Amino acid sequence: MYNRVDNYELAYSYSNIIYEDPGSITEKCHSSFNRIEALIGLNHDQVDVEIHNSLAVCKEADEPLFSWLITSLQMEFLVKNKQFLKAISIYEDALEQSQISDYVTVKTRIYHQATLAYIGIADYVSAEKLAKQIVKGSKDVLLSMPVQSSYYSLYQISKARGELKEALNYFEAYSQALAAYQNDRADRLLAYNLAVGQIELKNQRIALLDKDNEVLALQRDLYEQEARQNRLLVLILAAVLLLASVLAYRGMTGRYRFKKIAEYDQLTGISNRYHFNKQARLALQYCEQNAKPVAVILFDLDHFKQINDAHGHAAGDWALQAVVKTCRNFMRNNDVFGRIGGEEFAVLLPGCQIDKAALLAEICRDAIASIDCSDSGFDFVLTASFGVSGSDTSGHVLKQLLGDADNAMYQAKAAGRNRVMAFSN
Ligand SMILES: Nc1nc2c(ncn2[C@@H]2O[C@H](COP(=O)(O)OP(=O)(O)OP(=O)(O)O)[C@@H](O)[C@H]2O)c(=O)[nH]1
Repeated sequence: MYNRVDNYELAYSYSNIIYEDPGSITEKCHSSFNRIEALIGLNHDQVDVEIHNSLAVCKEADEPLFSWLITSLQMEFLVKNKQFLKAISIYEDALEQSQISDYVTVKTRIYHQATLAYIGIADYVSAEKLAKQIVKGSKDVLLSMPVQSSYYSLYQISKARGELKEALNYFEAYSQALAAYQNDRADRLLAYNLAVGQIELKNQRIALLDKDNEVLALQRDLYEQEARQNRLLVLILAAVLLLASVLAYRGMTGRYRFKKIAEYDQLTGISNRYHFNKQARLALQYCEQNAKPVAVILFDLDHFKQINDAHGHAAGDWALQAVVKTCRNFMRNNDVFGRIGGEEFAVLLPGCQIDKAALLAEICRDAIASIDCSDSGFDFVLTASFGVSGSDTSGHVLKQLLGDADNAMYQAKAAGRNRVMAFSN
């Protein structure tokens, strides 16, 4: 097709692809015809070698039609290069092959080139004979190149002989054949250009689709980037939230720890003097407002200094912890228990009369005296002296209640320790 519209470069490039990598030897032979035609069109300097190779290929493929077609191209190449005798020699060889009559197109092509070769050597008789055969045998193929070329050859021959009337007739026939040939060629060119235009349109559509795809890919990249950024943002927010929670937690636990240190005795875990006073005042206020009795127990370990001195400070600490642990067992939830001195403890009992408080003190005293101190690693006995006061005699004032309980405890110490004394007026 590309050869028909003189686009020899494209014709060569496509036919060469098949020629170099054919599916079969037959395919190689067929492609070689178009390839040679393109090479002649391109004035390639190795055409004769290529023709020789292609003829060998078609012979091997047993393709006589294509062998003859290539032979006609070989003649065309020779005539083009004014090697008329060589072209005539090929024609004469061809005549000897009876097979050639089977292929009208091939025969016309070969006769046509032979006509041109004869004109080239001014053998008008032979040229005329052949040209007339072409014209006669190709009445219905006015369009073909050999036909219009043959009419032109006949015109030239008649003119050279001075047969002007005949020359005019041939020229008219030539003009007619040429017009038909050119119309056909114009149709082919139009079809070709239409095809090229359609291909161009398709390519433009493909390019547009490619552009669309590019835009879509860009959009996708953008969405992905956005998604990545959102994920990052969520991660950062989560991290900030986590950090804030950790800081808040640490702040809370810090405050709680600080509060605990400030309000509780680190050794025994019960309220320190400051917190005991605060809690006790609140409880007293409640009891006074609700006309409820209240009692206070104050107790102090006996000869505690001796324990420290004899067994060391660690043994003394153990004893303090053991006493608190033991006494705690006998206290209610709303009793206020605190360590108000080194080895001195106080309990405020809301809603409790002094006699019941004295009873509880007795229970604690007995329990302290029963502590097995060997767990400390030393052998000693713990006792404590208790003083008890009540709101009936001391009122709902903490200072008074503690003072009166202290007096009673002093009496217990004075009376020989390890005992309970209740304050009375
Ligand atoms: N191991 C220890 N000892 C303490 C602590 N706080 C105070 N002490 C000791 O408690 C002892 C109190 O001694 P004293 O006031 O003489 O009283 P005591 O030896 O118990 O004698 P009486 O009260 O008269 O029976 C001192 O030796 C203090 O060092 C403490 O937290 N741990």
